[in-house]
Amino acid sequence: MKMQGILGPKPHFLTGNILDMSSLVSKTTSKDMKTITHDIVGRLLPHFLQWSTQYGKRFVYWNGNEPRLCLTETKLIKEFLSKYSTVSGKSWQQRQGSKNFIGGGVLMANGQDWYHQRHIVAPAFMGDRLKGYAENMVECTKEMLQSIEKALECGQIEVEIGEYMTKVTADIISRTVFGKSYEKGKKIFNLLTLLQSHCAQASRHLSIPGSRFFPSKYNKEIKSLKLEVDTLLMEIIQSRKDCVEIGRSISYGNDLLGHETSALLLTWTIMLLASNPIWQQKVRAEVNSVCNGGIPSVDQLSKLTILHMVINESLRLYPPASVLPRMAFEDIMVGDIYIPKGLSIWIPVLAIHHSEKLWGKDANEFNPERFSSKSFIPGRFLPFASGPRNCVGQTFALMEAKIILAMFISRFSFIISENYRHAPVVVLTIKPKYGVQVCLKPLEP
Ligand code: HEM
Repeated sequence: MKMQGILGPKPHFLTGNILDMSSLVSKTTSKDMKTITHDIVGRLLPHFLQWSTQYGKRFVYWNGNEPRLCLTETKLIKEFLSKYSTVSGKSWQQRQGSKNFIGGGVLMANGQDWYHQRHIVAPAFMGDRLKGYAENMVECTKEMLQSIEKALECGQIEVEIGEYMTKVTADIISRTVFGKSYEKGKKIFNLLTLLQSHCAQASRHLSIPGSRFFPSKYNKEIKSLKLEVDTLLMEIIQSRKDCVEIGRSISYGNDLLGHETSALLLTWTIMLLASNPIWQQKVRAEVNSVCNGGIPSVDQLSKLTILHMVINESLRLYPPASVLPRMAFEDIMVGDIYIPKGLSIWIPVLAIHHSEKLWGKDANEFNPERFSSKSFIPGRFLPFASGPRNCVGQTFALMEAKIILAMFISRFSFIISENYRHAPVVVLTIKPKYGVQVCLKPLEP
């Protein structure tokens, strides 16, 4: 890489640049942000800012013993993601760090195994099968709205909306995937959420060879939680033999991450609308005019264009997946860069979404209007990645977000609470550290 003029920070023995990154991130995230500003790259990816200033738009750093090339050029990103989906994929470190709660499903598979699984999973997210999920989405949203109404009737005026969004998206995915075994599905999600936080703690030491075999507190708890999840899953699979193949491929972990990213999209969007009353009103007016009574039919969803613009702007400012790492398994050429086998490409989605060069001077502001024009620069908007290995649940997630937000906004008006502390953090995905507190007022039906 040096011979190609690509430099980077000096790595340390075994840990590479991990300690530099974690000390920078713990400094920038130690305090809340003073106001609700969306200028969050310096907070969440301070190492990116420091190294790109020092070494330029292309640089190499070491994530433990894994070298990673940071790529921000949209043309090269597009080329890499569209051309090399079968000769690049998830590295050993990524697979190891998430295997306990993601399993060996399509999200972490590579090569032919990925190709095979993707073809099994994809039809579940297409055409009539996809449309068929709308009913579940509406039913689960109704229940969620009722439980908020109950809380308000009991005198509460403020709720932490993230909790409700996490629950409704878990309910939807449990009903969609597990059907009649939905209660067991919900139990699985609760266990997986616990597993995820344990794995995040344990994977901090992954760069140290052999660490996964230490009989640490986390490793022991991970083992017993995993056993519990596997037992529940086997019970469901046994009772639905026809789903064995799909069950194996989708793998429980993909659904967990899918529901978490969906919940975050909804939570951040409500935070943005709660602090931008004009856009909240615009969306409400659109929902009222398109869907009588506030429950959208599948055919009406494509007419909710203002809502779609708001969702896109939320995904741009707070993309749940803040970075995309992919390892090259063969020597490849991306544009003018020779990428040797074993090098990972690291795409800092968050930084690309906030780049003034790509989005203009108001890149850090909430302005859904920018999505009104269809002229898109490929590679600059990547909330669902792109190319053959993009998010297979994208249409599902957008349909779900539109249904939930349309029903929510026509039932309540809301403002951000004084108790909300703006403190985005990255724990695998971009989360509000203390949740999002909003004050709600029921609207006349
Ligand atoms: C707003 C919600 C969502 C966002 C922002 C999102 C984002 C992403 C991103 C960025 C990737 C690529 C990850 C990578 O390659 O490193 C991905 C992959 C994937 N997503 Fe989503 N996702 C969302 C919802 C969902 C849902 C609801 C499901 C399923 C129910 C889902 C299932 C998957 C699967 C299976 C993959 C792996 C695809 C493959 O490797 O071929 N996602 N998602």
